[in-house]
Amino acid sequence: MMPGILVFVEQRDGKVKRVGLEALGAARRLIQKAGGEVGAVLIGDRIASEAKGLAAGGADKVYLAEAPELRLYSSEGYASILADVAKRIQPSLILMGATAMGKDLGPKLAAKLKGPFMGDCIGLEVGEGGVATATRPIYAGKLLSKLTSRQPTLQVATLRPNVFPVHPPDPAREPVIERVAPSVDLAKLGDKVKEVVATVGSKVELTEARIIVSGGRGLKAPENFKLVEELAEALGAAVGASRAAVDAGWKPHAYQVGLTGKTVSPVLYVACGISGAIQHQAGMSSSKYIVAINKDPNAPIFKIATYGIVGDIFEILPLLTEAVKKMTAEG
Ligand SMILES: Cc1cc2nc3c(=O)[nH]c(=O)nc-3n(C[C@H](O)[C@H](O)[C@H](O)COP(=O)(O)OP(=O)(O)OC[C@H]3O[C@@H](n4cnc5c(N)ncnc54)[C@H](O)[C@@H]3O)c2cc1C
Repeated sequence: MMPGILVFVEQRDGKVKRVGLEALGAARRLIQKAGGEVGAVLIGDRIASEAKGLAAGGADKVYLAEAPELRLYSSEGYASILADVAKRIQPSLILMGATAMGKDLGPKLAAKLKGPFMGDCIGLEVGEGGVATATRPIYAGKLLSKLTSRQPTLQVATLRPNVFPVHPPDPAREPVIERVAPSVDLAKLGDKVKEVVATVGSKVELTEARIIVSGGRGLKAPENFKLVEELAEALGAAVGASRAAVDAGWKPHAYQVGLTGKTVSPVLYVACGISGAIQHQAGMSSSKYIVAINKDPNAPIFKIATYGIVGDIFEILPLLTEAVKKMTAEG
């Protein structure tokens, strides 16, 4: 049976990203209506060992493209491999994470396949005949739009990280692997990432982080960001910043969350000394749980916070960090 849904599973340094497993989870749920199988496409170098995890995570079949030239991203190389597989098996849907790579690859793949494109989805349904309807935030997150595609095949959608649940892993499932050879000459790729340079000191990529601790002007001085960083370290979180903190030169722009920064959707967002201006909210209001620490009880951030702490960050952050460290040590 041909796959009904194809998932591009992104890897970095040979390890599959969680967002790929989330896309597989979404595919498993949708396949009941779309019909057929879930196929996963894995592209990189020496990554075959990851195929088992994809089977456990919901893939019926893994299409594996391995070559040293594919270790790092090339939009031409990756899009042509995906397009070759998709043209052959004609899936209803092609899913991938709305990561930096997915945001580049998704539209290029849709253009190659002449299929509809739905970007940054936070909801996805398949209707009669396989036509997909996506829910997407628009106007800087102020509105949710519903977009229904016009054709039931080769629909390409990118899924916002941390929104779709992963499929409960089934380690007993064995992967069915088909090796695919790129039809393009890998020695002559038109574009290729040469090196991935970490610009943000945090160990976790901001846009995909499940927990983010962000600091704002309330921190008063750049050296006080260490209070935010210590809590982030204890929680295994990424560090973010408001524009006021970035404009003050306390953190580089890569840390900025908001309208003119990054859009994030973690499970937990901790806002420390951030007022919650509408432009900041535009980048983080879709977080599942928001904890705000602010000494002003009327700060707008409390209107969207799940839990609010009215108090001084200089007192509360060290206490929180200690409490988290203690809980972690106690298991
Ligand atoms: C076109 C445009 C685009 C923008 N894009 C963005 C964007 O992408 N991201 C963004 O963040 N902003 C953006 N802004 C700016 C935005 O409007 C706000 O100015 C900014 O978010 C404020 O940052 P802040 O909350 O850190 O600072 P402030 O608004 O100054 O808030 C600081 C907060 O810290 C609290 N505080 C102070 N001391 C303490 C303490 N000891 N303990 C606890 N709390 C304390 C205060 O009560 C206050 O609420 C944009 C603005 C415009 C016009």
